[in-house]
Amino acid sequence: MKTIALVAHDGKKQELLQWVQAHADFFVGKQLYATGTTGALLAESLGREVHCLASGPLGGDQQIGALIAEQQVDWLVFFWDPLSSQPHDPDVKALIRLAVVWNIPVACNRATADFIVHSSLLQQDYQRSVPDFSQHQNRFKTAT
Ligand SMILES: O=C(CO)COP(=O)(O)O
Repeated sequence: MKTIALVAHDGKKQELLQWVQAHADFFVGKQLYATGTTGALLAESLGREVHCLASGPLGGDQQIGALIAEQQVDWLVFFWDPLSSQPHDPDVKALIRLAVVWNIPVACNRATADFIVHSSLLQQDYQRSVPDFSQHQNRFKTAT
């Protein structure tokens, strides 16, 4: 889980910023992509580089979708707002669709995002505790 795309609608931006702050350690060493306004807020809040694409209504969701299709994104965190309509709703739907097509984890709320962070940390601990974990993985891949 090295490259993460983060997106939030206006009504969810504060929630995303708080969530990212709460997990700031997890994001160390990760490459972050975001739609324009979300990315600018994240960069300021975290004090680190975030690859900012266009703002969502101007094509940012589609740019992130393209990165997913190019297999450049490991995880999409998309706090979309279920209580307000978006002028670019087809783009929003297309982004979520591509994340499903390419089978990457998608977190649309804080509970799911927390769950994925914890799962990822547990996996890292497990990999560290089993020295030849990568050999096990390779054996598993060969067998399936
Ligand atoms: O609209 C968005 C996602 O659909 C988010 O775009 P911004 O991050 O530019 O506000």
